[in-house]
Amino acid sequence: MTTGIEQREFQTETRQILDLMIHSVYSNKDTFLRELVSNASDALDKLKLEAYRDKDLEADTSDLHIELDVDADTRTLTVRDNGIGMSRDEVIDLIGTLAKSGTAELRRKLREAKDAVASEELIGQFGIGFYSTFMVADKVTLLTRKAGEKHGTRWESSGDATYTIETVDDAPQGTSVTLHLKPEDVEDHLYDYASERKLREIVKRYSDFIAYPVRMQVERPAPETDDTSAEDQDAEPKTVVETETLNSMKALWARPRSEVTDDEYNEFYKHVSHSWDDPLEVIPMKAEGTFEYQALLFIPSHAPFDLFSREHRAGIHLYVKRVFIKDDCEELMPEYLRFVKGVVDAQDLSLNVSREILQQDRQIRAIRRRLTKKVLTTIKDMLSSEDEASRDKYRTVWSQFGRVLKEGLLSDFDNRDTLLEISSFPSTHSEDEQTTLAQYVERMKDGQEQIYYLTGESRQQLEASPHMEAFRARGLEVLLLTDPVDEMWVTSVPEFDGKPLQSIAKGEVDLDTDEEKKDAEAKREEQDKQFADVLGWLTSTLEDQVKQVRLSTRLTDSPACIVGDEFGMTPSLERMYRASGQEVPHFKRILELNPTHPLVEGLRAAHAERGDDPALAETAELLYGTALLAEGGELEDPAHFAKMLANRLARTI
Ligand SMILES: Nc1ncnc2c1ncn2[C@@H]1O[C@H](COP(=O)(O)OP(=O)(O)OP(=O)(O)O)[C@@H](O)[C@H]1O
Repeated sequence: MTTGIEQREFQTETRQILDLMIHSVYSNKDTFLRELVSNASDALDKLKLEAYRDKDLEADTSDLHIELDVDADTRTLTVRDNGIGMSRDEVIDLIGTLAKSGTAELRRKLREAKDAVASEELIGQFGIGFYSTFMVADKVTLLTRKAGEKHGTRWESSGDATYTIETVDDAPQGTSVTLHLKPEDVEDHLYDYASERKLREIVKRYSDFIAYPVRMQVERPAPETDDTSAEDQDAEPKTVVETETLNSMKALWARPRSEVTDDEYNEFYKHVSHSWDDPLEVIPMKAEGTFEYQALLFIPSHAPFDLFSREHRAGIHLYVKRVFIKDDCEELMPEYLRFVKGVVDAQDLSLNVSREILQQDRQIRAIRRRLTKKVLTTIKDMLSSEDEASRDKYRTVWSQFGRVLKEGLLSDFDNRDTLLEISSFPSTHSEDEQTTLAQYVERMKDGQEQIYYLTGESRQQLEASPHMEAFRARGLEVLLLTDPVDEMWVTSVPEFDGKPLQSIAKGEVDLDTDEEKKDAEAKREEQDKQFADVLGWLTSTLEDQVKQVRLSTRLTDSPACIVGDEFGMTPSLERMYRASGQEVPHFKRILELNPTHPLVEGLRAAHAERGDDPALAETAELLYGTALLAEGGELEDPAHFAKMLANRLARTI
């Protein structure tokens, strides 16, 4: 059966990416073959597993392999596998659509990228897979038949706006991708991909570890025979065609580190992670004893675009005794290490593990614990290294993955101490360099018992906050926590190195030394008496907004600020909960006044003189509103506030 050829359009985003590939920002065009071989290898893994699980599946798995086929006359290169294949719908979904999350983001960044190198880096982070064929081919034909299905699918495109698709009945099981090669152009790094030598070199470089043979028909001089008649001597030297396997097929994780080159690790990383750039760190592991396994983990150099999207998938592939079992194995790595890529090859698991078994298996849990610890100590070693290059690596890890790692402070109690040790935060100590908690503690002033922090939306907003005033005046360092996740973990981590973490926007602040306290106490008592009336009146006037109005010790310049209860929620945490659809009650906070500020002193005097003047209630509201604005908060009724303020200003002119 062959249905008519249907022409379809690529979706806009796919078209733009294709356009990019064709006008090729990426100089290393050889990598198209790595992508095709990698896809073929995945397809063979899938078929092997499927055939093992479904004994009725009609598929021959006796000689799983990948084949490169060159036709020098038509200048085509075909990469063929006898793997799982794709159904017609899968071809449309997987090949006709660039369904990756982050595509729009990638396009935006590409538009902003200043030069080819910057674009190349972006493409490198994103990975384009199948589409990279259009770097070297002006037409690509894909013929595929899914294992167990009768009909195949033929897909073809020249990389412009459209592709064609038809159902065919003579496709062998598996997938073949035929590239109609562009003419060679060495200046543009476009080599002769119909050349046997070139193909052998690329496979060796990028795909040596692939677990299935990558075969190619090669021509060799025929072995000499005795039959050397005069006629034969004038003829062309005889050649024979032989099948050669181009790759060694050695599992990289099973080889000792000393025997593997950096390049081999890098290429393997690109295969398992579908990345185009090199990893930041390679972590080989081997465990013997009760639970035997080998693992090869990688920390990437860049956070993927979809790290915070729901669609982001775990990056660990599970093998059992060299047999591929499953990719994206989330049971092997905690969610906060979802950026780590690699493979785990366990010795004693059943090949037939189901999801339920994986979740409950003692061995999987033990492996996960060991992998987690190993990744964290690797990061810790980078941080504490004497070597500047290693510390730079730590900075990269933290800048790319710090936000995710901090999620672990909430979920991984066992490793919380290590996580706290490897965390860095912006602080008032330096504009450019972040600080670890250990460095903070080392700089703590004599008599300082707590680690001070303030949470909010931006550094600028936090630095301008009135809560900072007394701390700045006394030269006390404050951590400036601006990631949304910071709001969450600070409430569940009580201390570091015996020093409690204390929000400077919560509870009472007592920064005085014993000496200062004596003076302050007397003064304070006096002020409390003086302000008692006005504070009582303000508390009832503003009862809808705050639960108390009191005098402050944390203000030097501003008239007022709003502080939370020791255990209350901050307004931004409240907002975060509401944004995620959760019902949370509104927590009233406390308004603190600076008794030395002229506005506060004036209000006290005015209230003593004419307590029933309605203008005073308006002043109270304005005072509360400005305190809210100063900390970067949102007014409940901005229009009403603006009107009150405008009326006041009008009277001062
Ligand atoms: N030879 C093949 N056999 C079976 N399915 C394939 C084959 N090649 C590609 N596919 C399917 O098409 C999908 C898309 O392939 P593509 O190379 O564009 O992206 P990818 O491999 O998923 O990721 P990346 O772009 O990061 O390499 C694959 O995930 C796979 O499901």
